[in-house]
Amino acid sequence: MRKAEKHVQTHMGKVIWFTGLSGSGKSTLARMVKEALESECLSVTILDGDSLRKGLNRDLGFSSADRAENIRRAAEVAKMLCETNYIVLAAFITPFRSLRAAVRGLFRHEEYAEIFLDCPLAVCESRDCKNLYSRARKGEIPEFTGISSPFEVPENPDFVVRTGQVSPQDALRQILNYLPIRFPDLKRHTPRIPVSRPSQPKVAVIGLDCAPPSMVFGRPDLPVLQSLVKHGISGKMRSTDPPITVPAWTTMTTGKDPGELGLYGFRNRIGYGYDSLVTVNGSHVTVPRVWDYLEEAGYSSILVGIPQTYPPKPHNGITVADFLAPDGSRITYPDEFFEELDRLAQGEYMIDVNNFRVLEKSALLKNIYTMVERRFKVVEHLISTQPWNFFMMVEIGLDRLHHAFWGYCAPDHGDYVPGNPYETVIPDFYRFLDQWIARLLLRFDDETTVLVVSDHGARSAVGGFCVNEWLIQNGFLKLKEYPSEEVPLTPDLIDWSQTRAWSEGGYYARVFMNVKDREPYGIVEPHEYNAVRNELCSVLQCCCNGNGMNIRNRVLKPGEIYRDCRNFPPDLMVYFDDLGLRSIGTVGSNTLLRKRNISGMDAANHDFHGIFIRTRMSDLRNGRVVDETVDDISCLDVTPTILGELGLPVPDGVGGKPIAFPNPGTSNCHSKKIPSMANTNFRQEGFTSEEEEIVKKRLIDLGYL
Ligand SMILES: Nc1ncnc2c1ncn2[C@@H]1O[C@H](COP(=O)(O)OS(=O)(=O)O)[C@@H](OP(=O)(O)O)[C@H]1O
Ligand SMILES: Nc1ncnc2c1ncn2[C@@H]1O[C@H](COP(=O)(O)OP(=O)(O)O)[C@@H](O)[C@H]1O
Repeated sequence: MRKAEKHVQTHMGKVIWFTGLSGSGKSTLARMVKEALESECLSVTILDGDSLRKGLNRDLGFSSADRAENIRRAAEVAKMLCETNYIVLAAFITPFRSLRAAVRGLFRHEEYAEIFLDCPLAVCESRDCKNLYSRARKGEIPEFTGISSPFEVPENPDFVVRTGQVSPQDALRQILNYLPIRFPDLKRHTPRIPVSRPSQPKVAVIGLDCAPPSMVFGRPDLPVLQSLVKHGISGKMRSTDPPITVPAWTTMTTGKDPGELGLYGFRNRIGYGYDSLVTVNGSHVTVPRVWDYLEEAGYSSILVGIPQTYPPKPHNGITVADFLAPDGSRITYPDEFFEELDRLAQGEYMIDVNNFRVLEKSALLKNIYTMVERRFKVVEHLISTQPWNFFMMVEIGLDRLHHAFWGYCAPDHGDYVPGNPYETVIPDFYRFLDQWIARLLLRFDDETTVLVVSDHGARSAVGGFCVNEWLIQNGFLKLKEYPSEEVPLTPDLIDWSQTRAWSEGGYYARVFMNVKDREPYGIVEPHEYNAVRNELCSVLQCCCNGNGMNIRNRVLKPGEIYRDCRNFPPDLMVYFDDLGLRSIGTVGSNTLLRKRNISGMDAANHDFHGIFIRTRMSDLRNGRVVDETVDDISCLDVTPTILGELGLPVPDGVGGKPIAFPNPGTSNCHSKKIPSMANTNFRQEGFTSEEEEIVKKRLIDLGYL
């Protein structure tokens, strides 16, 4: 038995390859990691470019060929040491992708990790520990990496540490937290650095997608949420225009309105073509998120299920991305954490409920519970075992539940039948969430401020208004041929030479005008644009529903409600019956008012207000009653509130205000630099066309489109 155990344990060889500019911290961190692992009795050795070049590789210089030979020899030595069970910490600039690929190719996946020490050249140069950069600038050292020889940024490192932004101790902590995730057999051997200094403030945001104030406030059967209200400040929170998931959560996590973000819906126009709507993902958010500001200040984050975090980006912490990811995609950062998800969830981790419209109701309900429970289990594990200053989760299950079951539970809905078997599923589900929130609170220390927020509310929807039918009837939209059955409006159906406007459906309408020199076959002359738009606006505000009655609608011009209008805003946005009616984009039904559309319609529409609760754990634990209601909270206020609670200033350009009453002055403001767009390194990489179809189908299924 002892022998067998010994055999299993002896297979510990690993190669951890640090790549980065001279001065990025390779040698420093290799030394620190070595010391930490040796304290756990592991055999660790360092191979460092600087020292190998004094011995084994002293015949080599810095031409591309010499660097390749240098790395080849180093990697072969690393391999031999790895085979004899050493943990090898290799510190080489390794400036070319081809070199890194060759090294990786020598090892098995389970024994090799490449760690990129991402440090801006300017920072390395300012450190200039060995006085090499200044000499290289003077031309005294030829082919110097970063100055006169390239450093190709690693495209797929296993892990990234921003060593220009964090201290060596924090960088070490990140690496020691990462190693057991990447190499599970190191788990028992990796020392833990204390998670955070005891005096460090923390913020935990629990996001409940679609929770309306009426379902949360004043409900004695939700004791945990009520105690957060009693010991904190709260109020209804105005959502974004439009009040839907994508812009609302992104506004909350950036302090920018949808116009400034250039994100107007789940599917966003990326040009003025007729078929230019793409499903947005995290790469379309091109401004810093609140955790980017926090990372700049040295804080770490755990992010779970937050809309627009797919594809997950490297950061100081852990991400489990949101439901807007193609099925089966790897949704975590670090990538290896994906392997852990199902185990921690105690079942398959679900980003969303599939077959929303197809599943029989009790099966759907069961799926929603399973999904939410699994997510909370992962969250519970992460917040208890990982370091964090900022934790945020968004639970989408509540939104799904509302859309599927609202008509069974809301007495004001036309479909409601008293005593039906699903009558209490929504309030029951809030009690289930309340209990989970209690479990999370147990894990927060007294330095933590808890926010419970929702992106929008929910209300009964009695049906939908066929916006494109209305545009046809009122002479704005002309089809080549009127379809014989109800079909989605696609560009090929439209006679563009006689069309002035068309619309997208969903929870609200986005109306686009066909403008000359803007759209491919535009006919509205630019000088007529305002007149036509005003005409459309005024007739849409109060339009006949086809049954001889007028409905009052809210019609918005993007330029009047946003601080900026980036990218391609719709020309108008319309809330039919102030969101009492959804917007149906299909054509062919020959009616204006519909109870159902072709995807079968849900009984709930979104509403303008979600919830905001902010409670300090110390107040909750000490029983200090705060119980303040604030009236004018908006989604924009969430980012400033988080920054304020963590003692950071609100960067220029971030809207909203910290919701901090009654202790606005208690936070300890450091003066921290705000990250520029340059170092957030955003690349827009939307979904592939295949992924786009998968995600689009899911959105149609869920009623967003
Ligand atoms: N021309 C030029 N370019 C880059 N680096 C130079 C050069 N000349 C000398 N040095 C010193 O050599 C160290 C880098 O050696 P490496 O073996 O890591 O380089 S490489 O991976 O082969 O590119 C590097 O050490 P680190 O600062 O630890 O990276 C420098 O101190
Ligand atoms: N987060 C960090 N990680 C590693 N080193 C850092 C960090 N922040 C500052 N430093 C400093 O940067 C320098 C890095 O030098 P060194 O480890 O020799 O880099 P390299 O081996 O990449 O040339 C050291 O003086 C170290 O104290």
